[in-house]
Amino acid sequence: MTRSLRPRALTREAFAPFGDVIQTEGAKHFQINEGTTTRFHDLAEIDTLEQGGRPIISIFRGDPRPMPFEIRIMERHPLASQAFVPLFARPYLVVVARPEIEDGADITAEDLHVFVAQPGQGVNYGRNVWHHPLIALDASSDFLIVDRGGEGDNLVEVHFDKAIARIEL
Ligand SMILES: NC(=O)N[C@@H](O)C(=O)O
Ligand code: NI
Repeated sequence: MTRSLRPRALTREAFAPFGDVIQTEGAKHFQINEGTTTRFHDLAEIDTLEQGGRPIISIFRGDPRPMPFEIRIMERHPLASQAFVPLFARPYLVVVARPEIEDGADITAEDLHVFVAQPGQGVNYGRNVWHHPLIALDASSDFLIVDRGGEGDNLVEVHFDKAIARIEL
């Protein structure tokens, strides 16, 4: 029987072992532009320079995923972090597992941490953090992505023979 998991709220503290939450709430901030703008400063650790890499900005347009959602794939980026900032006002799901897990094939439902991100919350996966590829909900959704460009193999994917968990809202 595939284990069912329910997402929990995304907070900086809960997500800290996996990376950063990109949000204004609780962020260091100060006024600029003659007081007309508030700068929420230095929100995430962008790590892209390994093996001559460089930071790049892209947009991912994610198709909505059917719910309940089965976890059959996990992946990670051994050379860099990867940030997702939603360009829309809808929740989306974030599924992660600790980077200390060497072989993705060993990941079980007990290793998964499932979060629901609210509008205004982005995430930045730290290097080597296991995560499920983008899980948009309800409608096609655009995300601004900050990750690594350059040579080298920056994607490790693991495909499970059968779903290791089932996410229910
Ligand atoms: N492969 C790719 O560019 N996308 C994934 O890394 C993802 O996390 O969605
Ligand atoms: Ni990724």
